[in-house]
Amino acid sequence: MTDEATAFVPGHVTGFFSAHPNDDPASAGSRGAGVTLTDGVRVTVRRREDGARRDDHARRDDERRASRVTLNGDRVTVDPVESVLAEFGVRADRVEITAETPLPVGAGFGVSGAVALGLAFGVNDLLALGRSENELVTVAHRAEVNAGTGLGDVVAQARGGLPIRLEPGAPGRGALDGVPERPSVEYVTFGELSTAAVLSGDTRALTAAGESALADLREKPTASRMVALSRRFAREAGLLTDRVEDAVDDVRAAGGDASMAMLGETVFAFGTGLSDAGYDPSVCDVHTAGAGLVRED
Ligand SMILES: Nc1ncnc2c1ncn2[C@@H]1O[C@H](COP(=O)(O)OP(=O)(O)O)[C@@H](O)[C@H]1O
Ligand SMILES: CC(C)(COP(=O)(O)O)[C@@H](O)C(=O)O
Repeated sequence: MTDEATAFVPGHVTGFFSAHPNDDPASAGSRGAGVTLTDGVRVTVRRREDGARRDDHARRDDERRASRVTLNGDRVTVDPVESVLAEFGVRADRVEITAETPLPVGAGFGVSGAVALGLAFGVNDLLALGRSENELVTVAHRAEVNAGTGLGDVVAQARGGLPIRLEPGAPGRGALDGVPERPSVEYVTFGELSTAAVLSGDTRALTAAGESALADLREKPTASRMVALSRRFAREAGLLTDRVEDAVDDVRAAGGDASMAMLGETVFAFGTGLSDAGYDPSVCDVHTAGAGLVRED
């Protein structure tokens, strides 16, 4: 048995979406479209042999159960982590979870979904749990939905490419398609937006705008149309902030197109849209494959 396992999960920017709550978190989710990125999250899971010994010292319960997650070296709480571990029956103090990413957190890149999915792959490998990929994706999806941190990121990150979420939910319930293109991607982040706050509010206008964008994308599933429909969605859903709107206008004035990452104060463009408009964006590619284990040679 190995002592650690590492998985890579691509970042996922949602361009537009509709929210589909359900009492069963495996059936809850979103429809919509987005972009998976070669910028993603590398999640390493290690055994913590001191977990059992800490029991003997009668540590306080909350301290004993707390899972250790570090994100780029900082100790953090990532909401779905506890429930991923609980679904596998793994005591939180038995593993140490290390996540590394160039992506900003809370800015619409699906970092919480990535940590949940990378953790599921990592724990399954480390502890030889024998689950299938669909089962791992389902565990991470349920955890993300229950935490309120996302609806469609996990299934999109498991697929890769430019995912179109046709039906909401985990594998076997949801349905995915994709835009068969591979543009380069630029993005600029101005700040965070709380996914949980938006999802727990009135999502009716947002969902109507998302359904209409999806119908239009299905008629002509191209990357440029996805960006244009995302831009229309952001405006109709009332989610554009001033800074995002200004940057999108700048990109359009320079002859390109861009839209807002859901849900963050982030602008994304295909090709060189943001740099042509004078911004200094992060640059990456579409990640053509889905999440998976990383072999350490
Ligand atoms: N500095 C931070 N800012 C925002 N969220 C953070 C931070 N550190 C850890 N987190 C956790 O990361 C997750 C971010 O999830 P979410 O808001 O869905 O954003 P993202 O778009 O990155 O998925 C939450 O579970 C939150 O608890
Ligand atoms: C847009 C969102 C609901 C949240 O995305 P994030 O803020 O990146 O967690 C996503 O999960 C989706 O269903 O499309």
